[in-house]
Amino acid sequence: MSEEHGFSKGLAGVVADATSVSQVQGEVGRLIYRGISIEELAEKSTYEECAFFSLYGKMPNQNELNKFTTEMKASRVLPKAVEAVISAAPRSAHPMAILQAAISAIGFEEHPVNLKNEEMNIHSATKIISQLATAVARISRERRGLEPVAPNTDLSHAENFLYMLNGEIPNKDEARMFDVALILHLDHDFNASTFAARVVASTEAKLSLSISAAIGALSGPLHGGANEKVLEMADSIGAPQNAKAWVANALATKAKVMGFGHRVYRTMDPRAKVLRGMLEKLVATKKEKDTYETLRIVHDTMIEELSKTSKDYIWPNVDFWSGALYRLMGIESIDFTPIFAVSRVAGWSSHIIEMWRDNRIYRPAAKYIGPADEKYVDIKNRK
Ligand SMILES: CC(=O)SCCNC(=O)CCNC(=O)[C@H](O)C(C)(C)COP(=O)(O)OP(=O)(O)OC[C@H]1O[C@@H](n2cnc3c(N)ncnc32)[C@H](O)[C@@H]1OP(=O)(O)O
Ligand SMILES: O=C([O-])CC(=O)C(=O)O
Repeated sequence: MSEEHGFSKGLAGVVADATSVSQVQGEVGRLIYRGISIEELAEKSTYEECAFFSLYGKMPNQNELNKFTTEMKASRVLPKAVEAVISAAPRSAHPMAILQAAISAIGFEEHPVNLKNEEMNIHSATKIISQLATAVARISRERRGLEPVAPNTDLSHAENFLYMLNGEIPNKDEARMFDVALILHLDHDFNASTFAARVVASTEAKLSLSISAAIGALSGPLHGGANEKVLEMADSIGAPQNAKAWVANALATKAKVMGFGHRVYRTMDPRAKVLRGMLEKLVATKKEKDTYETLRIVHDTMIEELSKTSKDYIWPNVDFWSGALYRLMGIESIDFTPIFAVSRVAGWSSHIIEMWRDNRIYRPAAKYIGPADEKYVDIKNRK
């Protein structure tokens, strides 16, 4: 259909704009944020430093980082209207739906967009990055029938998020792993949620409303929602000894295996490697090993079986291991995709700010394939 009509379904391979925020090198399995590999950032950096780097386009010096961190900390408390939106949501609602509403509610008081005032837009973004984490923790606690935990300004972004989620100051090792997971999810060039954010922001809509659109896009199981689905899959497999047969059946019935496949990567997603490394370290310290073992067998069997077919380009993506890591930190699977948003909000914001320097509304063309000259038939004469 798409080839015959001369367009690219799903915009595959279409270059929609230029960016210097990040680059996905799909053939070699490499991801860079403004030129630096994610492996190096995961080893040496922090989420706050990467968020600054992404927003401002330069690595902060110590003074700049202190200022940015102070601003993030000072912004953590949610506006009352956002708290009210969260509290009004039914407990049965998916947290991504609540989060989308909550971030839209930040727009109640957000100043109108001024494309020329980049400094002001970066401050708005910093506030949203900070508040989105508070919103995710609060949504989770309200769902679990727990009192919200007020932010703690002695803690880093990652530590404070885990503290607001669990009500306990996290241990240093787990907090660092979580910080690295946030770094790894921060940006990924023109993925679907970033593209959604860009489309909305290209109309000069407010930052909060553009980010709200991105949250909607991220929620889907083909995108960020896959991390929750991977754990559903592991749970439905039941035990490691069932995993091999489960994969054989999935491949035979052409079922989609969540956490596998990617539009751009033609080899292992580099983030999956780093996440797996951290997960293995954490598993070694825990009694519960079944989820990891089940996923390990799914992973190895998929790669082995696909390598014998023409679909040898299907590899694990970032969503394959992240949930197993979060589960071992005591986090419920329904909160995994909101946690993806806790990180990616810095990428969404950076793309919008970069795009606004030279904005043009996104408005692609459509290939019309309907009839050209139909006549209106009165309702009583219709079959
Ligand atoms: C953060 C992220 O968004 S990472 C991606 C998270 N999403 C997932 O893990 C969900 C599972 N994966 C998928 O659905 C897809 O691989 C996507 C959405 C990520 C990419 O989609 P596309 O680039 O459109 O790939 P497309 O769907 O064309 O796949 C090509 C072929 O590989 C198959 N394929 C792709 N992914 C998988 C998978 N996970 N399991 C089994 N087969 C797969 C497709 O069925 C298709 O086969 P066909 O040619 O016989 O129809
Ligand atoms: O790039 C994509 O299509 C999806 C992805 O991995 C991401 O957004 O992190």
